[in-house]
Amino acid sequence: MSEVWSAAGLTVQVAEPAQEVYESLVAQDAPAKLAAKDPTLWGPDAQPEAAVRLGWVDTFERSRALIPQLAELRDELADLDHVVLAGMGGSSLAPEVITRTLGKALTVLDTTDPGQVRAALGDRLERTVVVVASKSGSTIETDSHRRAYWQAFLDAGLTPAEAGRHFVVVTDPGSPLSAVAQEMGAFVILADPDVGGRYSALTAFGLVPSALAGVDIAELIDQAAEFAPSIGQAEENPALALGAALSRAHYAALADDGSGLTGLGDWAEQLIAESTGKESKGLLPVVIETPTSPIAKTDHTAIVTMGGSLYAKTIPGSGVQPDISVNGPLGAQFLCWEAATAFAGKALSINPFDQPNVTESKENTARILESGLPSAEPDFVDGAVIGYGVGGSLEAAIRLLFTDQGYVAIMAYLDRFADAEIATLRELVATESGLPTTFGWAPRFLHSTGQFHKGGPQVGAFLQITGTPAEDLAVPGKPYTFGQLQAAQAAGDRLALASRQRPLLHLHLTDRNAGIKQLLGALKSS
Ligand SMILES: O=P(O)(O)OC[C@H]1O[C@H](O)[C@H](O)[C@@H](O)[C@@H]1O
Repeated sequence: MSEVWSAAGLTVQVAEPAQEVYESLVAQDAPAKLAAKDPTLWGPDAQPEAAVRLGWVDTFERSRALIPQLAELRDELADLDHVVLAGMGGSSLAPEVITRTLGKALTVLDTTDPGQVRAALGDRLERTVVVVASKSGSTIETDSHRRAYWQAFLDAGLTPAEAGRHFVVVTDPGSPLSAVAQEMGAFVILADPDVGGRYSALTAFGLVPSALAGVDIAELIDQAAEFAPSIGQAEENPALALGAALSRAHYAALADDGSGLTGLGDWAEQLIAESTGKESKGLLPVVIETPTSPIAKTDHTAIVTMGGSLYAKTIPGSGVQPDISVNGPLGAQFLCWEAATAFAGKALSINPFDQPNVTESKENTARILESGLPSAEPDFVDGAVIGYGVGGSLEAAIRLLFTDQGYVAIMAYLDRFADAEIATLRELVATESGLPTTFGWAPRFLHSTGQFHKGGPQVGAFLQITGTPAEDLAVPGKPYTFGQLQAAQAAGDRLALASRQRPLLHLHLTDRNAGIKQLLGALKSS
């Protein structure tokens, strides 16, 4: 018998409710403590971080001040109607879902692929405003994008003063980026420092790029404000029911139910994977396009639909029976998932506000950029595919991924648009292995499931795909190119994963088109 929890037009339905977890969280006063932003809720180890990370509980109220400011900025920049957002993870995933859901155009740049960056730089430059968004102000990808755009504007004949007008910087007060932004003459909007990246949907990080793209942000804020009182309640608390149910799952297939909240799964993926995937615990989100995808049919996977039209275990005739459904307006969805994740963190006894293993790959990357790529002998060369660390042939290498338990993660350091076909590999791998299978474009996934891979339960099998770019691109003012940065990120993450002794297959495509076809062909015939 499923149960339903509703507040402010948002409904959570759970087919098999986690009643005992819900009751235990209520007994520990978790809803009231969360609503009161009490940092002791997650225990003494988490307390120092929680003390500066709970602003999201009511940040949307402070965000109202942005409404007139952003309307003014939009008028001032009316001639710049191509909005590019340079930001990683929590600094870009929310605006991506907001603008896609509300039908506004936003170019999100969260890649180091030279071809993809080059294509963005070549698109309507004279009409482009670049939102450079970084909480820490030190993220290497975002800094590289800022440099590339700055140089592109100068190369197009703009003076530095003219170029500065094409940048809007969103960052925390006092970050290195805030100082650089002053020098550039960019518009600077300081964000709420008491909110972590993945909880920042309703702060300046989510709202500035969305408003510049034409979204009515007041509506989102109202939706969150209306939902907010429910997170502190012991009864009729949708976020608590969702958090309790999530804390019991090992894998959650997050499916867009087709009702129009496009991309919410990618946003929730980062929130859940980075917040729970640590200390060998956590829940791996597997983002799928539709609830009927074969990828959702693997064992131990809870099917979670998000949107507004599907209800758990009650869909006549569609063949889809979600275990959990979350239906409601986007502003309320953001707050509900954030609170649910914080409750799940409590139930799992982890700190939902840190990401202890993300830095590992980043530090490896920084070292490799200084000292060069570690040399490795290929195990095989087969047409356009070079295989490393995997034995005799492409077919044998692929079989390595089919373990008898756990999950498979495919990580593509390629161009999300030009090399899009590689994503079809996931369905083949999931069908062949019967395992929950994720697909992540790099470096985007490093800021999301990347934490889970290294910090969560060590049961993953990893397929890393890299490819020689057709043409590289310099990172202005740095001794490396985008291609070298991309390769260093791949190598850095490989080192971090290899130390976990899990199956790790690295395939490098010397010709991307030919290599993708070959790889798909090998899987189809395996
Ligand atoms: O906003 P930034 O400081 O640039 O951070 C962007 C991303 O970087 C890191 O990878 C964190 O793990 C993410 O949680 C964060 O969203």
